[in-house]
Amino acid sequence: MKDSGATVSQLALLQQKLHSAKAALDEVNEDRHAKLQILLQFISHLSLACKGQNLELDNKLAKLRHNLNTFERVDEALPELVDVERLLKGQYYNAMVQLEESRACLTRVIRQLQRVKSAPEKLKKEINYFKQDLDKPFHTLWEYIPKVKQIIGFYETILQQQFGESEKLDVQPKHQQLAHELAQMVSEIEFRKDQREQVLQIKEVLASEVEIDCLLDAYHTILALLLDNIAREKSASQEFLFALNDALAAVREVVSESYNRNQRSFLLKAQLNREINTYVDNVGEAIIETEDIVALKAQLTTQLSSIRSTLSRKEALEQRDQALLLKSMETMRKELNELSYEANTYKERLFEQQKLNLLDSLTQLPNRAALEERMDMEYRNYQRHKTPLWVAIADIDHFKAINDSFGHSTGDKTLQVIAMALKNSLRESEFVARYGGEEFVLLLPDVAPADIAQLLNRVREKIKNIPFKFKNQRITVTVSIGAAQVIGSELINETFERADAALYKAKHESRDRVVIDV
Ligand SMILES: Nc1nc2c(ncn2[C@@H]2O[C@H](COP(=O)(O)OP(=O)(O)OP(=O)(O)O)[C@@H](O)[C@H]2O)c(=O)[nH]1
Repeated sequence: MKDSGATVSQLALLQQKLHSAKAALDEVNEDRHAKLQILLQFISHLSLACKGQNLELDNKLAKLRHNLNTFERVDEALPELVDVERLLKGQYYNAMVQLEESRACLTRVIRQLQRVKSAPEKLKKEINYFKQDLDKPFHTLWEYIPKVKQIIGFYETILQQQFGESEKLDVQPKHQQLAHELAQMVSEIEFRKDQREQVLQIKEVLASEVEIDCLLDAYHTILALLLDNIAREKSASQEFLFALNDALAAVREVVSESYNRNQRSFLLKAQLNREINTYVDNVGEAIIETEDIVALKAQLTTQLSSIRSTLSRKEALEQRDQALLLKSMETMRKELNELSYEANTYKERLFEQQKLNLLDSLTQLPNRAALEERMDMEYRNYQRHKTPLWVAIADIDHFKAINDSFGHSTGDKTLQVIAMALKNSLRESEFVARYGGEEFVLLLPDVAPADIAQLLNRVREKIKNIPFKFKNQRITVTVSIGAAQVIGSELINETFERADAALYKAKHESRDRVVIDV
């Protein structure tokens, strides 16, 4: 009984010990788990921090993270941790080498920046300080990044300064002047119908405050259009030359064929002539030698029949020659007709082109080149007959205001209407050209000095009375006119200058008037 009581109490003690041991084991397990979790978290953060720097290190850390969940004890991870440590050490070494290289690179960049002479003085000083700072090595990436930011800042300041300067270039008057000259040139060139819309748009652009880019674009487009026209002209000339060449080759072939045939025919005819002569000789001999009249008759009949047959062969040959000659002539005539047609078309094209070259494309009035030709002609007439000759210059008043208020294309239409009115107010023998912009030149022969003012005032009034309506607004457009007569032996250019001075006077005497230089 006593034994069984002791056994029971021993069992209870053992149970208690077992219980304590189990509790201790649980505690150890928990501790292991907690440590593994801490290690796992540390590895995860390390992975994030090192991500992308070294592929081997990235893979190792990912594998370690995965394995840590399966390890019983932290020590099991030790070999892998040693591996990671080795890679980390290598990585640190690499990072230091890279940082040193980057520092050398920044030093090169800063030397370049020091060479920018236009940089502001304050910036130059900052760059010098920065360079001195760069002499000390970097220990971490965090020292390097702010330096890069600072260099970008220097670049930004320099770029902004240079950009500002280039913007100033856009508004320089010389570019505005170039735009104006280009617009003037474009007005004097004849473009094809399908190009005119594009040219009009370019003129609109050039008339406004043009920027360098737009100006360059305009030059580029105009050049491209001109080159296209030249290429077309060239290919038209080439086509004509090819046609000419083909026709000449055909004619040459016909001529040489005909020559060869002629040679052969000449030899054949000589042969036939020789035959005929032999027959005639035979007849002669027979007459002398043959006494018997019957035999003579028979011989003569034979010889005459031979002569007849040879003559008819000769006639056939001549007929064939004639037919072939006619055929050759016909072929040549056709070729020459075609050639003459081609030449006429080409001539017409050239003539049209020449005519176009003398016409102002906007107003369809003669242009400056045509004016010069006509001035020469009228001046020669003046020198020969000493009849009066006037030069008048008409300039639209405040035309810029029309462009500015209603747009360039309204300005263009106004120019067209006024050009037409000027043309219609002159006689057949008189001449008007668009001199450029809003200026027109009139050449008036055979007008007596007493009549000139009345004539020009009639023209001025006619333009003033044109009922212009822009944007529903009635607008009166006026012109000022200056005129001068060619006197004595002065050159017509001198007369032109006097007319121009008179126009200047008209403009200064409140415009809408005619001033005659006397
Ligand atoms: N629409 C259009 N405008 C043109 C053309 N050629 C020149 N111009 C413009 O004509 C205007 C001429 O201006 P200004 O020389 O100042 O003369 P204005 O405004 O007529 O003034 P005054 O002659 O002094 O009365 C400029 O604005 C030119 O751009 C053209 O072909 N079409």
